Order: sequence, then C-alpha cells, then structure tokens
Amino acid sequence: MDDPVLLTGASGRVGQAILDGLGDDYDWRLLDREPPTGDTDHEFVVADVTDEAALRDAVDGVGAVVHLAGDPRPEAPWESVLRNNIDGTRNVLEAAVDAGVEKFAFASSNHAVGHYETERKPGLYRSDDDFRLDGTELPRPGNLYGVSKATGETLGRYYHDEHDLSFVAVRIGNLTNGHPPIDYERGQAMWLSHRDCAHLFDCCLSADYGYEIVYGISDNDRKYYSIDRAKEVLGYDPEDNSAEWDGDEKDADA
Ligand SMILES: NC(=O)C1=CN([C@@H]2O[C@H](COP(=O)(O)OP(=O)(O)OC[C@H]3O[C@@H](n4cnc5c(N)ncnc54)[C@H](O)[C@@H]3O)[C@@H](O)[C@H]2O)C=CC1
Ligand SMILES: O=C1O[C@H](COP(=O)(O)O)[C@@H](O)[C@H](O)[C@H]1O
Repeated sequence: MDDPVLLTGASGRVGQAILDGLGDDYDWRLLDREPPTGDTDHEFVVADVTDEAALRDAVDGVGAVVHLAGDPRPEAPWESVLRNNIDGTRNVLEAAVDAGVEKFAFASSNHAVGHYETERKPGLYRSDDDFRLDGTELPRPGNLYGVSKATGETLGRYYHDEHDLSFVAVRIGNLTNGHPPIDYERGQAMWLSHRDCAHLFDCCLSADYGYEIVYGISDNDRKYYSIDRAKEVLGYDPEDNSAEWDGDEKDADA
C-alpha cells in the first residue's frame, strides 16, 4: 500500500499495538477525537467520526482505512454505541467510498457473537473442547455493544456489495500486552498479543479480498474461534499462544 492509510481511534490500545508494530511500514494518517499526548511521527487529525466534514478531509488521498474508533465498553449504553459505533462507522464508510478508498479493515468484536458461549461455557474455553466459530455463523451479540459491532459488519457488507469496497471485519478477542489475561480462561482463549494484532492488520492491508469476517486471536491452545479463514485469505501467521506464557508475575504488570 503506497497511498496513506487512515487509522481511526489511533490513540487507543489497539491503535498503539498497530503503530508499535507497523509504524514505519505505512504512510499513516492518524485520527482520534483525543489529541495525541506526546510527540507523534505521523500526521494527526483531531476529529470525531460523527463529524462528516472532518472525515471528508481525513480520507482525502488515502488508499485504505483501519477503523478502530468507537466505544469499546461491553457495557456501553445504547446512546453511545449508536453515536460512536454505528453512526460513526457508517460515516467513515461513506467518506471512504466517496474518496475512492480500496480497502477497509473494521475492528469488530468477540461480543458480536457472545451468546454462542451461553450454553457452552465454561467447557468451550478449554483446550480439549473442539467447538469453533469460524465467521460464517450469524451474529449472536451478547450486549448492545455487540449489536453495534454486528451492525458495523453489516454496514461493511452493504458498502462492499453496493460500492465494491474491499472490507474485512476482524472480530478481535482480548488484546493485552506482554502476557495473556491472568485468572481469566475466557480471556486466555481469545487472547490477541500485540505483535499478532499488528501482523493481522498488516495482512488486512496487503491481502486481496472482497468481504471477509475473521477472528483476531493468537494461536492459543485454548480457543473457540477458528483462525483458519484469516490464515487462508489474509496470510495470517500468528506467533503467540496464551498457553506458552510461563505465568511469571513479574511480567504481569502491562
Ligand atoms: N481492546 C480489545 O481487546 C478489543 C477492542 N475492540 C475494538 O477495537 C477498537 C479499539 O479498541 P481499544 O483500542 O481497545 O479502545 P480504546 O478506548 O483504547 O481506543 C478507542 C479510541 O477511539 C477513540 N474514539 C472513540 N470514539 C470516537 C469518536 N466518536 N471519534 C473519534 N475517536 C473516537 C478514543 O478517543 C480512543 O482513543 C474499538 O472499536 C473496540 O470496540 C474489539 C474487540 C476487543
Ligand atoms: O470487544 C471487546 O472485548 C474485549 C474482551 O472482552 P471481555 O468481555 O473479556 O472484557 C474487551 O476487553 C474490550 O474492551 C472490548 O472492546
């Protein structure tokens, strides 16, 4: 990707994982409603994704969008997910197709399919359980935040079919830095390490695809999400596995 890449929600946890891994690999244009707290090597647009005029300027000349901005709280109220996640995602998609953007990677979530766990937990969090979701299943959101993520995936389907935008929704599991979640087997089953996160979004920017839904987790022994589609279509080749962390508490402060 030679053209600039717009990264929305750049100041957040996922944005920082991507920039830590890929900061030098793309011509980034960062966007967040919060100004940067320190120096940044990249162009930075302070804007809200509900501001359509600001988005038009932000997408000008970009070849791809990685859209992370939104309310990430599983318990977020409807008013917030409607504004930040649903309206915001639709605005970014609309601006992107108007500007002729080729690729769009969307931060979806495990919570879009949270209710598949209801009748299977805690067994499905364990490595001897071979139940897998693979991205072809219908959404079963576990909360209104999950509803907003499923809606983002559907918006992407529309903009792909109507405007031929290449769209990939990454149903991100649980991103933590340095080590998997501790004393949380569900979190260990859907752990996504920082380096695998950066690599996966790199794949989203370099692979060829039409419309895809993939799971964003590391290659954990415990898992109930298949990463086969991400491997086949995107070339995802994760390095980390929550089972390999040795549990040394001195590393557990990140
Ligand atoms: N961290 C995780 O484990 C997971 C994250 N996700 C998704 O990934 C995305 C990023 O999540 P995190 O980095 O963890 O969250 P975060 O809260 O650390 O970062 C989100 C960023 O988006 C910005 N933002 C929020 N609403 C905005 C708006 N209306 N306009 C412009 N900027 C806005 C915030 O200022 C913040 O910097 C979210 O969409 C979240 O739903 C999905 C699954 C798991
Ligand atoms: O979508 C998200 O999922 C992760 C993991 O969910 P949790 O229910 O295990 O906490 C969450 O940490 C993150 O904030 C959220 O955006």
